[in-house]
This record gives sequence, C-alpha cells and structure tokens, in this order.
Amino acid sequence: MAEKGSPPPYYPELPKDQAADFAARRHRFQKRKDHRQTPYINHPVGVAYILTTEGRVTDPAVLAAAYLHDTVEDTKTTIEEIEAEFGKEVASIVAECTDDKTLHRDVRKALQIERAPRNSMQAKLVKLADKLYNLRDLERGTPVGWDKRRVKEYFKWSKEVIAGCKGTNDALEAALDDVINRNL
Ligand SMILES: Nc1nc2c(ncn2[C@@H]2O[C@H](COP(=O)(O)OP(=O)(O)O)[C@@H](OP(=O)(O)OP(=O)(O)O)[C@H]2O)c(=O)[nH]1
Ligand SMILES: [Mn+2]
Repeated sequence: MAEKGSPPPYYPELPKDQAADFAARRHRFQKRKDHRQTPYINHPVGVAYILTTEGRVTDPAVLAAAYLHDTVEDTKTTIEEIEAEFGKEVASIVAECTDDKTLHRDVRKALQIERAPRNSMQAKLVKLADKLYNLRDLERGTPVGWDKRRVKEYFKWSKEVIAGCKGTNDALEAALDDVINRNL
C-alpha cells in the first residue's frame, strides 16, 4: 500500500502525490451529486489544480491538504491517521476544513461562517478553492434533488464564508466574485 512505508526524501512532489493517492483510495466508492455520478475524487483533484494554476500556490502542505480536505468529513478516515501519514501541519489544515457531520446541517453551515475569519491562511486557501470548485459545479448543473432555491442559498452562504477569508489570495477571490456575481 502506498499509504505505508517511508517516502524517498529526495522526491519533492511526494506529499501531494501521496495525498492524491490516499484520497483516491479513500473516496473510491463515492460519487458527486450530479446526474452523471461523477467520481468524487474529481473534486479534491480539481481543488488542488485551482490552487496551483489559478492561486499560484506552491506550499506542499496546502496542496496535500487540498487533496485530503474531504477525507475525514466524508469517509472513515480520522485526523489521527492523516497526522500519522502526513504530519501535524497537513492534519491541522484538514481539521480546519472538516465539518462535524454529527451536527445539524444549519449549525454546520453557521459554524463555517463564524469560524472562517479565524482559520489559518493555509486553511483559507483550501476553503476558497473548495468553494470556487463547488460554485462552478453548481453553475454547470444542479445536483440531484436540489431546486433553484437551494442553489441560490448555497451561493449566498458561500459568499458569507468567503467574506471571512478575504485578504488571502487575490486571484481566487476575484474568480469567486465573478462566479457569485453571475449567479446572485
Ligand atoms: N456543487 C456541487 N457540490 C457537490 C456535488 N456533489 C457533491 N457535492 C458536495 O456537496 C457539498 C455541498 O452540499 P451541501 O448540501 O450544502 O452540504 P452537505 O452535504 O455538507 O450537507 C459540498 O461539500 P464540501 O466540498 O464539503 O463543501 P461545503 O460546501 O460543505 O463547504 C460539495 O463538495 C455536485 O455535484 N455539485
Ligand atoms: Mn470539498
């Protein structure tokens, strides 16, 4: 298993490649909520790609966390496992990006708005790219079971979370303003 064993220290791309492999394994049976049932892993891969290409982010901990950001929230993966595999820095970014699914949806959504300003710059980067990916997804198609009102609510709520992440990355924030202005 690629999740175990010591990585060769001379290979600088390793943290994010290892994270991509780990996330692909953990999300392997999950699908997105679109009608075509896109594999879930498309989302974390896309979030990492937004960070490198649009955000010009090179911090390996942020890129590893981008791949891993939904593993704890949406699979049986624990933060302890992430820490053992990827270290404290990556684990703490993933923890900041993880909603407690035992809480009611409304409470989780309110907590994201409330906590956003106090998140680390690294977690804010992942959150901005996560919202950008999801909003572009919503612009392309409506998830199964969602009506127009729910889509609009997601845009409005995202705008509030993003407001708490301002001053983190100009390009990502400008791209988010664009997609939000087109849809609100
Ligand atoms: N737009 C869109 N989203 C989809 C799709 N499939 C799965 N999702 C996921 O659904 C979540 C948004 O749906 P909600 O109903 O608001 O969230 P919930 O599942 O946590 O209750 C996002 O989770 P998240 O990434 O954890 O972000 P967050 O919105 O919870 O912060 C997003 O990644 C899809 O086809 N389109
Ligand atoms: Mn996500």
